[in-house]
Amino acid sequence: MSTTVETVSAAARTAPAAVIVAIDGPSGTGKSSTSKAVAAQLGLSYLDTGAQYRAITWWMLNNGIDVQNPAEIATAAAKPVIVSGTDPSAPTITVDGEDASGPIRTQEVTSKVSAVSAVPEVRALITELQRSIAKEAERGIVVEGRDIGTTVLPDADIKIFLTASPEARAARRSGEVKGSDLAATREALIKRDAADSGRKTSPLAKAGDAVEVDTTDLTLTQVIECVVTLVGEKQAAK
Ligand SMILES: Nc1ncnc2c1ncn2[C@@H]1O[C@H](COP(=O)(O)OP(=O)(O)OP(=O)(O)O)[C@@H](O)[C@H]1O
Ligand SMILES: Nc1ccn([C@H]2C[C@H](O)[C@@H](COP(=O)(O)O)O2)c(=O)n1
Repeated sequence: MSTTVETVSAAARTAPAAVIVAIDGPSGTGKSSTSKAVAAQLGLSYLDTGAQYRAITWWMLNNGIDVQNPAEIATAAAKPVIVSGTDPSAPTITVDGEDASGPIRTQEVTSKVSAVSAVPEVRALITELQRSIAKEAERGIVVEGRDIGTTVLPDADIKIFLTASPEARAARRSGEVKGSDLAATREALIKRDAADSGRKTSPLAKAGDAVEVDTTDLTLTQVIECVVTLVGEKQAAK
């Protein structure tokens, strides 16, 4: 009995304390790429909250819900079962047991997700889901989105707000799709940011205690190193 207690106490002394990292910012600033890499390097879980809002949007579109009608969206919001896998090397998302990782990235979902995610009933349900996932992450978690530092996890150990110029973000996004129109991509990003920043319920915003990192002239490797260093400093101080 005493051996077990001593072993547990020793493990508690040597294991780093669980750390909660919130990474927010507009579209294309590098949140997903950075969060996944930071989580993998530090042995933490990873949650892409944008994927959850995309998943519920995809379900609404598949189930004949008028996504311009907030009341219809609110009534249906609790119906889909969304499950997120939090391994940073292989994140997953399912809706009612079906793999949704591909379909949630279509242009149709991208153009409708801001309207669906602005509905307060949707945000309440998804926020609750996000908090429960973060609570279950034994070693800690990197959670990325738009309102993580302000609303979902206001007590996160460290909050990062990534930014980049619209030109840099559009160039990054265009680089992913062969033959895409840079100007149209830039306009679409700006439009989505405006909708996400302008909604009433937990808009895209920098938390007062977040560290802002402008990634315009940084490589992805430099951004990852910067965030790993910031998290390491917090862990050491815990
Ligand atoms: N610092 C950087 N320099 C160059 N390219 C980058 C940088 N950061 C990310 N990228 C690239 O930009 C693209 C968008 O990055 P990512 O998906 O991580 O952004 P995001 O902020 O999560 O966007 P969204 O909110 O739209 O999902 C990816 O192709 C990624 O490889
Ligand atoms: N915490 C979050 C995360 C995402 N959203 C909404 C707004 C975004 O335009 C959309 C898709 O996110 P992405 O996959 O581009 O990161 O989801 C939000 O409202 N709150």
